[in-house]
Order: sequence, then C-alpha cells, then structure tokens
Amino acid sequence: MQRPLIIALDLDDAAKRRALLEQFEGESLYVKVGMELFYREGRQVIQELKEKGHQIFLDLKLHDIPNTVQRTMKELASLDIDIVNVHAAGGKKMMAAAREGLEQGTKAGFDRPFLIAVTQLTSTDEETMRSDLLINRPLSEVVQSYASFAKESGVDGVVCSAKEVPLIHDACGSSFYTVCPGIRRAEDAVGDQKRVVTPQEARELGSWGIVVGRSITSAAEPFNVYQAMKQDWEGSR
Ligand SMILES: O=C(O)c1cc(=O)[nH]c(=O)n1[C@@H]1O[C@H](COP(=O)(O)O)[C@@H](O)[C@H]1O
Repeated sequence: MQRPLIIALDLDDAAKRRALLEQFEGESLYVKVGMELFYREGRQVIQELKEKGHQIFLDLKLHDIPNTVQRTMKELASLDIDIVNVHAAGGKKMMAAAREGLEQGTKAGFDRPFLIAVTQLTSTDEETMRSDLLINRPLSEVVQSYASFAKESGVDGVVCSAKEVPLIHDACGSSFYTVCPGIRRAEDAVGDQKRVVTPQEARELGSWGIVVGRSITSAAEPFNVYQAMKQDWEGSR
C-alpha cells in the first residue's frame, strides 16, 4: 500500500465535515475518525466514509483493563475500519488483549484492522513527561521501549513522532508501522503539538504514514494545502 497522508477529521459538526470532504470529491482519501467525530456521529459515520471510498483510521486510543479493551476491540472489529489504536501505557497484557479482541471480532473472510499503539503523545515533551507523568527517562528511550513492548504484544505498529522513527526501526525492524502526527509546514501554527516535523522530514526519517489535522482542516483552501503537503510527503519516491 502507498504510504498514506491521513487527514484527521477533527471538525465540530457534521455539516462542516461534509463541506470539507466535498472539496475532495473524487479523491480516495485516508481519513482519521477521532473521538470528537465518533462520539458525535457514531458507527454511521464509518459507513458513510466507506461508501465514499475512503480508508479509515479509527483513533479512540483505548486505555483500560485488559478485559474491557478486549471486549471493546471485539465490538470495533465489526466496523469497516483499517486501523485502530490503544495507548501503549496500558501495558503488554492490555495490548495483547486488544489484538485478541480484534481477532475475535473480525468476520470470516475479512481482514483484521491494523492495531497500533500510541507511545508518547506528540503534545508531550521530556519536561512534561518528568513533571506530569513522573517519568525520569529520556523521551526517545521511553518511545523506543514502548514500541518494543507493543511489538512483543502482537501490535502491528505505533503512533509516534517522526523524530523517533529511526530508533523504532532499530528496535522493531523497518516493517513495523509508524504513524506520525505532529506534522506542520514551516509556516503553520504549532498549537499544542511539541514534537513537530514537516511532511518532507517525516519521509526522510522513514515514517510509514503521517496524520495531518488543522494544517488542512483550518486552511482557507484545504484541498490545495493537502496537495502541497502530499507532494512534500511523497517526494520523488
Ligand atoms: O493517535 C493520534 O492520532 C495522535 C497521537 C499523538 O500522539 N498525537 C496526535 O496529535 N494524534 C492525533 O493526530 C491529530 C493531529 O492533529 P493536528 O495537530 O491538528 O495536525 C489529532 O487528531 C490528534 O488526536
């Protein structure tokens, strides 16, 4: 599969979401359905997006006891989604339970959605890790270790900053998926993100996929920004 630029559909009503997607009419996209959208529009939005031919990353970042995560993943597997995620901080047993639930819930003849684990949110930096999470280890070491734990637990890849991709490839191999948010062009507002790179840097660092939200969804001309970022991301490969 071509390495995707995944658009985060973080918009605060259905009309805005539809108006945005109308500008991409005819394009087959990879979109991210996050908590804001799923909690508002539910399972129906997955069907609507699939009918338009889009691939879907369902980003609900599960983090709970293993039994609850397993049962929830079993439910989510009945949706027509391509990627789903958990927080690696839930631990190895929880990640393994997530994978088991997905397998149990995937209907015969269908592909199991990819399971990825968030290592450390891209809105976190080392200072926040120390002061708020009481983790006194270098951030890159924590991300690399969580990626290894995810792999050991049967998870297919991780969410991380592109900055950490080379270290993750060293620990987990280059076929381990790395999905990277915190993507900005030089001229974009960074907002709450801390570990930020451009699409071109993400490509050079070897990311499998990138997630872009506000740079596209808040732009005056979202389709043009999407095309420009996609070109930057794909380069000449
Ligand atoms: O799991 C995610 O998608 C995610 C993980 C992470 O570490 N950082 C992160 O920003 N995200 C998501 O990626 C998107 C980034 O949006 P922008 O900052 O607007 O580009 C948001 O929908 C976040 O929820």
